[in-house]
Amino acid sequence: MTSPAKFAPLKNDLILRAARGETVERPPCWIMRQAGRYLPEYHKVKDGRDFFETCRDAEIASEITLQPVRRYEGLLDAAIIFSDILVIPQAMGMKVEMIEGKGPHFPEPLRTKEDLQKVLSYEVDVIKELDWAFKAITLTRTKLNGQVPLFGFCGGPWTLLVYMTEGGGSRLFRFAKEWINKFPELSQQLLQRITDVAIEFLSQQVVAGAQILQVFESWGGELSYEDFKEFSLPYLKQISEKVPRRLLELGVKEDIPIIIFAKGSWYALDELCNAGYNVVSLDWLWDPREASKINNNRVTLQGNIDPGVMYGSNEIITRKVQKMIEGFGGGKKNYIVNFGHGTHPFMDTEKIRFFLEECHRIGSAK
Ligand SMILES: Cc1c2[nH]c(c1CCC(=O)O)Cc1[nH]c(c(CCC(=O)O)c1C)Cc1[nH]c(c(CCC(=O)O)c1C)Cc1[nH]c(c(C)c1CCC(=O)O)C2
Repeated sequence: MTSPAKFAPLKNDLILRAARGETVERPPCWIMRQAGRYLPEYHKVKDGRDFFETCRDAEIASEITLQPVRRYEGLLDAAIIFSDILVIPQAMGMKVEMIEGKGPHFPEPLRTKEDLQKVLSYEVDVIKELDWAFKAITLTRTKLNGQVPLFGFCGGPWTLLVYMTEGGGSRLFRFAKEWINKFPELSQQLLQRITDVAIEFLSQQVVAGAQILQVFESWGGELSYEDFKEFSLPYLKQISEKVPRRLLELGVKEDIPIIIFAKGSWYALDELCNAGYNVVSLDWLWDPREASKINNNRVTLQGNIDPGVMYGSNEIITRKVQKMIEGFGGGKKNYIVNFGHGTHPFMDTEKIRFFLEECHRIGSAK
């Protein structure tokens, strides 16, 4: 084990306190995909390079991670390491390309039992395969100099199974659905392997310098309630249970908050609030009041403005921020501001600034 690097003391721990359920002076703010294509400085640094190449270059990845924190200085309460959920399939021996303007592409998706056996027989050495990710985290945390906490993250097992079997984004989920319905046991084996890798990956991200974690189960809403309980929830629970244990083994003494974002899994909110996570992130389909009622202060909720509101007028942004924060009980307890999903490439950086300023203003009101 590498000894944990020494980092500057944290100056803003608002999000860590909110995630742990403490009462705070205002709700912490960050945005999924806060680094990326809506920022002109992202394109400048990326300079036409391959997406995964930029992730693997610690200097570039750390620079891109810091861009939104710098641009919105004092408005963002966390940074999230610039990487992707598909680095786990890569670590498991699969080839993944990012096609400009189209998205991820797996040239050899899992379609047969033999394909699956090949992946299952591949010995994954997380430290070795994802060494570049840990280096990027350590460098980013050093450069952040304690300004805000740094997020580590990974994809949810079901979401990664979708990409690994479909070979990219999907509308019908034909192959993923075929796997879980035709070969449920084999699908469970794959989900278990992904989960094992995810647990080690998240834990090692903390050793490298991550101070808070999020699991993105972005395709949760493609499963029926019954299937969610069979093919997603048990693995999400394993992650929340086993990461803290692994962290103790690795000598990490701090209590690291973990967030679950299971997009579209509205039917499972009650279960997700009991799944061992500190925070449950909500998409914009939720009425904050209804979600808060179901949660009943068990965990901190995160979200959930429709990202599309950023295309609106300032008056409408103000009104929707007001509704959101009020709906989550004023935002001083059990609440973190976020979008209901990520930023879009076409968004206006100044609208996002206005949104963040309004969250600060309205969230600080007595
Ligand atoms: C499903 C998913 C992926 N990746 C991710 C998810 C879960 C969140 C979600 O549901 O959106 C997570 C992710 N992807 C990226 C981050 C970086 C950190 C951040 O949030 O700022 C994070 C946390 C960078 C990225 N990941 C990707 C980009 C765009 C790459 C480019 O510059 O062309 C970025 C900045 C590419 C990517 N990566 C993925 C897709 C489907 C795509 C293509 C579609 C798209 O372009 O939005 C897989």
